[in-house]
Amino acid sequence: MQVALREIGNCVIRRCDLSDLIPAMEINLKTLPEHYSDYFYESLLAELPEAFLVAEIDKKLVGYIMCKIEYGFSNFKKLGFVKKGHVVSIAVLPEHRKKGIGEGLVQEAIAGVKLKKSDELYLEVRCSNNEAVRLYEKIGFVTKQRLKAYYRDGEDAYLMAIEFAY
Ligand SMILES: CC(=O)SCCNC(=O)CCNC(=O)[C@H](O)C(C)(C)COP(=O)(O)OP(=O)(O)OC[C@H]1O[C@@H](n2cnc3c(N)ncnc32)[C@H](O)[C@@H]1OP(=O)(O)O
Repeated sequence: MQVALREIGNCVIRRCDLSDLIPAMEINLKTLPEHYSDYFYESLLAELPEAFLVAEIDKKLVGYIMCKIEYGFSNFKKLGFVKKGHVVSIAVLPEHRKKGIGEGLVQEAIAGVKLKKSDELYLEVRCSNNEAVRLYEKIGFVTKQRLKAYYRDGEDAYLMAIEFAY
Protein backbone atom coordinates (compact mmCIF):
# COMPACT_ATOMS: atom_id res chain seq x y z
CA MET A 1 0.00 0.00 0.00
CA GLN A 2 1.44 3.36 -1.04
CA VAL A 3 1.57 6.30 1.38
CA ALA A 4 -0.48 9.46 0.75
CA LEU A 5 1.62 12.20 -0.83
CA ARG A 6 -1.16 14.79 -0.62
CA GLU A 7 -4.80 14.93 0.46
CA ILE A 8 -7.36 17.20 -1.21
CA GLY A 9 -10.59 16.84 0.78
CA ASN A 10 -11.40 13.11 0.60
CA CYS A 11 -9.05 12.56 -2.33
CA VAL A 12 -5.66 10.96 -1.76
CA ILE A 13 -2.76 11.36 -4.19
CA ARG A 14 -0.26 8.51 -4.00
CA ARG A 15 2.14 6.54 -6.16
CA CYS A 16 0.61 4.06 -8.58
CA ASP A 17 0.65 0.32 -7.84
CA LEU A 18 0.65 -2.38 -10.53
CA SER A 19 -2.96 -3.13 -9.59
CA ASP A 20 -3.90 0.50 -10.43
CA LEU A 21 -2.86 0.22 -14.07
CA ILE A 22 -6.15 -1.15 -15.44
CA PRO A 23 -8.27 1.52 -13.67
CA ALA A 24 -5.79 4.18 -14.86
CA MET A 25 -6.11 2.87 -18.44
CA GLU A 26 -9.90 3.02 -18.11
CA ILE A 27 -9.72 6.69 -17.04
CA ASN A 28 -7.48 7.39 -20.03
CA LEU A 29 -9.93 5.66 -22.41
CA LYS A 30 -12.84 7.73 -21.04
CA THR A 31 -11.10 11.10 -21.07
CA LEU A 32 -8.49 11.40 -23.84
CA PRO A 33 -8.14 10.43 -27.50
CA GLU A 34 -4.50 9.36 -27.03
CA HIS A 35 -4.23 5.76 -25.80
CA TYR A 36 -1.28 3.52 -25.02
CA SER A 37 -0.50 -0.20 -24.80
CA ASP A 38 -0.54 -1.95 -21.43
CA TYR A 39 3.18 -2.59 -21.93
CA PHE A 40 3.77 1.17 -22.17
CA TYR A 41 1.95 1.81 -18.87
CA GLU A 42 3.95 -0.95 -17.18
CA SER A 43 7.25 0.39 -18.49
CA LEU A 44 6.49 3.96 -17.32
CA LEU A 45 5.63 2.64 -13.87
CA ALA A 46 8.80 0.57 -13.72
CA GLU A 47 11.02 3.40 -14.96
CA LEU A 48 9.63 6.36 -13.00
CA PRO A 49 7.34 5.30 -10.12
CA GLU A 50 8.15 8.65 -8.44
CA ALA A 51 6.04 10.44 -11.06
CA PHE A 52 3.39 7.85 -11.97
CA LEU A 53 0.73 8.92 -9.50
CA VAL A 54 -2.95 8.28 -8.97
CA ALA A 55 -5.77 10.18 -7.27
CA GLU A 56 -8.13 8.00 -5.26
CA ILE A 57 -11.49 8.69 -3.57
CA ASP A 58 -13.08 5.96 -1.42
CA LYS A 59 -10.75 3.30 -2.93
CA LYS A 60 -11.73 4.28 -6.48
CA LEU A 61 -9.26 5.87 -8.91
CA VAL A 62 -10.43 9.24 -10.24
CA GLY A 63 -7.24 10.48 -11.89
CA TYR A 64 -3.66 9.71 -12.85
CA ILE A 65 -0.48 11.33 -14.13
CA MET A 66 2.38 9.47 -15.77
CA CYS A 67 5.77 10.77 -16.79
CA LYS A 68 9.12 9.68 -18.14
CA ILE A 69 12.68 10.96 -17.96
CA GLU A 70 14.54 11.94 -21.11
CA TYR A 71 17.91 13.46 -21.96
CA GLY A 72 18.01 16.15 -24.62
CA PHE A 73 18.18 19.78 -25.51
CA SER A 74 16.90 22.21 -22.91
CA ASN A 75 13.67 24.10 -23.47
CA PHE A 76 15.27 27.03 -21.63
CA LYS A 77 19.04 27.08 -22.16
CA LYS A 78 20.32 27.60 -25.68
CA LEU A 79 22.22 24.45 -26.71
CA GLY A 80 22.07 23.12 -23.14
CA PHE A 81 21.80 19.33 -22.77
CA VAL A 82 19.64 18.46 -19.78
CA LYS A 83 17.74 15.76 -17.92
CA LYS A 84 14.04 16.41 -18.58
CA GLY A 85 10.87 15.02 -17.11
CA HIS A 86 8.08 14.57 -19.68
CA VAL A 87 4.42 14.43 -18.67
CA VAL A 88 3.10 11.71 -20.98
CA SER A 89 -0.52 11.94 -19.82
CA ILE A 90 -2.73 13.32 -17.05
CA ALA A 91 -6.48 13.04 -16.60
CA VAL A 92 -9.15 13.44 -13.95
CA LEU A 93 -12.65 11.96 -14.35
CA PRO A 94 -15.13 14.72 -15.37
CA GLU A 95 -17.22 14.41 -12.20
CA HIS A 96 -14.15 15.09 -10.02
CA ARG A 97 -12.69 18.07 -11.89
CA LYS A 98 -12.31 21.62 -10.55
CA LYS A 99 -11.47 20.47 -7.04
CA GLY A 100 -7.71 20.90 -7.29
CA ILE A 101 -6.96 17.23 -8.07
CA GLY A 102 -5.29 18.03 -11.40
CA GLU A 103 -3.07 20.62 -9.76
CA GLY A 104 -2.23 18.20 -6.94
CA LEU A 105 -1.21 15.52 -9.45
CA VAL A 106 1.05 17.93 -11.38
CA GLN A 107 2.63 19.37 -8.21
CA GLU A 108 3.40 15.90 -6.86
CA ALA A 109 4.76 14.77 -10.25
CA ILE A 110 7.06 17.81 -10.14
CA ALA A 111 8.25 16.66 -6.70
CA GLY A 112 8.76 13.17 -8.18
CA VAL A 113 10.88 14.27 -11.14
CA LYS A 114 12.86 16.58 -8.83
CA LEU A 115 13.74 13.50 -6.74
CA LYS A 116 15.46 12.28 -9.93
CA LYS A 117 17.27 15.63 -10.24
CA SER A 118 15.54 16.63 -13.48
CA ASP A 119 16.36 20.12 -14.68
CA GLU A 120 13.01 20.69 -16.37
CA LEU A 121 9.56 19.18 -16.89
CA TYR A 122 7.73 19.53 -20.21
CA LEU A 123 4.55 18.38 -21.88
CA GLU A 124 2.49 18.70 -25.03
CA VAL A 125 -1.13 19.86 -24.86
CA ARG A 126 -3.75 20.46 -27.55
CA CYS A 127 -3.96 24.16 -28.38
CA SER A 128 -7.75 23.97 -27.87
CA ASN A 129 -7.43 22.46 -24.36
CA ASN A 130 -7.96 25.68 -22.43
CA GLU A 131 -8.56 24.01 -19.05
CA ALA A 132 -5.30 22.11 -19.16
CA VAL A 133 -3.28 25.07 -20.53
CA ARG A 134 -4.65 27.31 -17.73
CA LEU A 135 -3.76 24.70 -15.11
CA TYR A 136 -0.19 24.36 -16.40
CA GLU A 137 0.24 28.15 -16.58
CA LYS A 138 -1.03 28.51 -13.01
CA ILE A 139 1.64 26.07 -11.86
CA GLY A 140 4.38 27.98 -13.71
CA PHE A 141 4.72 26.22 -17.08
CA VAL A 142 5.42 28.51 -20.02
CA THR A 143 4.61 27.87 -23.68
CA LYS A 144 7.88 27.34 -25.54
CA GLN A 145 6.73 26.18 -29.00
CA ARG A 146 3.71 25.46 -31.15
CA LEU A 147 4.07 21.98 -32.69
CA LYS A 148 2.26 21.90 -36.04
CA ALA A 149 -0.12 18.93 -36.59
CA TYR A 150 1.30 17.15 -33.54
CA TYR A 151 -1.84 15.05 -33.05
CA ARG A 152 -3.13 12.36 -35.41
CA ASP A 153 -6.23 14.40 -36.18
CA GLY A 154 -4.01 17.29 -37.32
CA GLU A 155 -4.41 19.57 -34.29
CA ASP A 156 -1.39 21.58 -33.15
CA ALA A 157 0.12 21.21 -29.67
CA TYR A 158 1.73 23.69 -27.37
CA LEU A 159 4.98 22.50 -25.89
CA MET A 160 4.96 23.85 -22.33
CA ALA A 161 7.83 23.57 -19.88
CA ILE A 162 8.95 24.52 -16.37
CA GLU A 163 12.53 24.84 -15.15
CA PHE A 164 13.76 23.86 -11.68
CA ALA A 165 16.36 25.44 -9.44
CA TYR A 166 18.06 23.35 -6.74
C1 LIG B 1 0.12 16.27 -21.07
C2 LIG B 1 -1.34 15.97 -21.18
O1 LIG B 1 -1.80 14.93 -20.80
S1 LIG B 1 -2.36 17.19 -21.87
C3 LIG B 1 -4.02 16.55 -21.59
C4 LIG B 1 -4.55 16.91 -20.25
N1 LIG B 1 -5.68 16.05 -19.90
C5 LIG B 1 -6.92 16.22 -20.39
O2 LIG B 1 -7.22 17.13 -21.15
C6 LIG B 1 -7.96 15.21 -19.95
C7 LIG B 1 -9.28 15.87 -19.67
N2 LIG B 1 -9.13 16.94 -18.68
C8 LIG B 1 -8.88 16.66 -17.39
O3 LIG B 1 -8.73 15.52 -17.00
C9 LIG B 1 -8.84 17.84 -16.42
O4 LIG B 1 -9.59 18.92 -16.96
C10 LIG B 1 -7.41 18.35 -16.10
C11 LIG B 1 -6.49 17.20 -15.73
C12 LIG B 1 -6.82 19.10 -17.30
C13 LIG B 1 -7.51 19.32 -14.92
O5 LIG B 1 -7.96 18.59 -13.79
P1 LIG B 1 -8.75 19.27 -12.57
O6 LIG B 1 -8.76 18.29 -11.47
O7 LIG B 1 -10.06 19.82 -13.03
O8 LIG B 1 -7.74 20.48 -12.25
P2 LIG B 1 -7.86 21.51 -11.03
O9 LIG B 1 -9.12 21.29 -10.27
O10 LIG B 1 -6.58 21.47 -10.28
O11 LIG B 1 -7.91 22.88 -11.79
C14 LIG B 1 -8.94 23.14 -12.75
C15 LIG B 1 -9.74 24.37 -12.39
O12 LIG B 1 -10.46 24.16 -11.18
C16 LIG B 1 -10.23 25.27 -10.29
N3 LIG B 1 -10.36 24.76 -8.93
C17 LIG B 1 -9.43 24.11 -8.21
N4 LIG B 1 -9.91 23.80 -6.99
C18 LIG B 1 -11.18 24.26 -6.96
C19 LIG B 1 -12.21 24.24 -5.99
N5 LIG B 1 -12.02 23.69 -4.80
N6 LIG B 1 -13.39 24.78 -6.34
C20 LIG B 1 -13.60 25.34 -7.53
N7 LIG B 1 -12.66 25.40 -8.51
C21 LIG B 1 -11.47 24.87 -8.20
C22 LIG B 1 -8.85 25.71 -10.65
O13 LIG B 1 -8.55 27.04 -10.23
C23 LIG B 1 -8.91 25.61 -12.13
O14 LIG B 1 -9.68 26.70 -12.61
P3 LIG B 1 -9.43 27.40 -13.97
O15 LIG B 1 -9.68 26.35 -15.03
O16 LIG B 1 -10.41 28.50 -14.00
O17 LIG B 1 -7.99 27.83 -13.94
